[in-house]
Amino acid sequence: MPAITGQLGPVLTQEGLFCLGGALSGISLHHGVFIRGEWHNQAPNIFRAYAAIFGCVAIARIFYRMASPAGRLTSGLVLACFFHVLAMFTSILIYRRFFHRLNKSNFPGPGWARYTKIWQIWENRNSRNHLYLHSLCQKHGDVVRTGPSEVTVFLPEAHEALGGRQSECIKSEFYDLLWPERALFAARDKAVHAKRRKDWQYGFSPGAIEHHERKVLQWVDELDKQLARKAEDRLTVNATDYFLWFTFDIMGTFTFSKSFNMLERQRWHHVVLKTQNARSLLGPLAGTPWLLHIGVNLMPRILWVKDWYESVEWCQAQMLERLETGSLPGVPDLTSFFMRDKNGKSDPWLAGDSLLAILAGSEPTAQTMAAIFHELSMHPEHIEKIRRELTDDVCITNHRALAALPHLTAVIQEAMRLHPNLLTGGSRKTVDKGVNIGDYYIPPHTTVITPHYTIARREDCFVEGTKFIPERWSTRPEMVLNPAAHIPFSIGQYSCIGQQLAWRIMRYTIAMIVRKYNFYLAPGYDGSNMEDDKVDKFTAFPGIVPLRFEPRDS
Ligand code: HEM
Repeated sequence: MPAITGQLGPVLTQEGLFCLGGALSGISLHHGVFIRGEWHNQAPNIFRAYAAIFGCVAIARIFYRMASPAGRLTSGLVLACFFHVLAMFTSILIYRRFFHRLNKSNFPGPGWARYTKIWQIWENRNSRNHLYLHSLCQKHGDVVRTGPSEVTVFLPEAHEALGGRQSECIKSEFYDLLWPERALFAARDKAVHAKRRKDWQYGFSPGAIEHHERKVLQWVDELDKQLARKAEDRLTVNATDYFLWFTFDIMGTFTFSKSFNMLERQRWHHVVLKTQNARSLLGPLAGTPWLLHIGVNLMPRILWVKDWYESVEWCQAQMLERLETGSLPGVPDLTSFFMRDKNGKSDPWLAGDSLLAILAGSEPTAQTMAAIFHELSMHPEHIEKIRRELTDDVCITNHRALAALPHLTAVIQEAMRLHPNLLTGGSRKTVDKGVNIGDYYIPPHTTVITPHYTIARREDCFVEGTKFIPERWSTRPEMVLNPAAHIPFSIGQYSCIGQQLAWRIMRYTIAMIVRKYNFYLAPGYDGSNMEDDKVDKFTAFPGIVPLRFEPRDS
């Protein structure tokens, strides 16, 4: 290529111009565009645009001969592309190394964390983010920098500072995972969330809960019937799966009056299996929402992403069917509460929210019950203690009566503390002001992770914090040094809307089983699977809890 003459003399050849142009455009794009605001939702489009431009340049480079003007232009463009990417990434790395707003805070952490979160995908390849973050706490202390714009805070004060009613923090980018689909849980704008939450409140009013409760009790009866069969045949029950079947059956009826009937059929419903498979991406990719969006958008019909789309489509189809047929008279479901005051108009939130109700209602409840029965089978003295409370005059279908039993409540509380449903999930983001957590100041626009798994086990919050001691919630309150470290249903505006329903489901189920059955760990198991095989896919997925049941009157 000819050299450019003039002031810069022969230094700047045409190739040099292409390199310079590419590099300058890369640096400008970083400083002028990408550094401002959030880009994770646009990541698939950005990826597509780059792929299209680079693809065209590469193809042109193959087709045009080097000697022709078009050949010279395309080889110049190849250089420009190369230097564009190189300069942009160099600019990002330099900015993050020397100028990022979080650098001043000097939070300790793994060396790579200030540059990228991509390496954490490798650390989380087996979906054990809770253990990885726990090890970072042990190594670096209570506040750890875990990403270029992310800190992980292991202090109990973080819950109130980030999620309390006074907090201005919003949900982090992760919650855009359903975008552009709408759902209560995914509403990051506080005003939009508050408005939608009002629609949900109808479905969780005391009157509505009584309707739902009748359905729950029918399913508790079905569970009893199936356990009796298993007991008769001396078969082992994996409580982890069994409670998932049970709670999904309840939530199908609860949401759109259609059960999955897994308990009755004694097998997985294909859609429920898909919802479980679809969560596989969340283990390694929950911390990199932009990559999650690229994966979900660019591979919609592959592997787990396909499962995700199919479960969303199935939910939409059920919802349409439900809207055509209506719910049974006198037995309102959640959809009928959503459709109140809508005068037959369609509701753009309905499909996302129905999937949310089914997943948010079933998985955490099932996972908590698996944890409870795991702990009871490891500590049978607590089964006896609950039994002593469940005297003959206690009606096990009366929630008020069950709520008055202190040890039953304490067992549930303690199981939720040791086995929180959100192990590391529930991240929030600071807004323009930043936030103070204890003695630490977290700068504006920082994602903050608060791992419940580690916080709820802190020895300065709970005496013998790693042990299952339900009495700390009843007769030995001195063993709870800081109750703020235990928020199983989260707090504030985004807290669990279904917690009253969850308490009822758990109390009825435990009371029925403890009164009617003896149960113990199946032969050959030592109870270690539940914790050892637990994975963190935004919510906890415990390992198996293999139990044998025997009717107590036999
Ligand atoms: C033991 C059982 C349960 C536990 C431990 C639990 C825990 C939680 C937690 C920690 C959150 C906050 C999530 C976040 O900040 O990202 C949450 C939200 C939510 N839960 Fe539950 N949950 C349980 C049962 C239920 C049930 C039975 C329902 C009924 C449908 C339900 C519906 C929801 C919904 C809709 C949200 C989103 C609320 C919002 O964004 O405003 N949960 N749950």
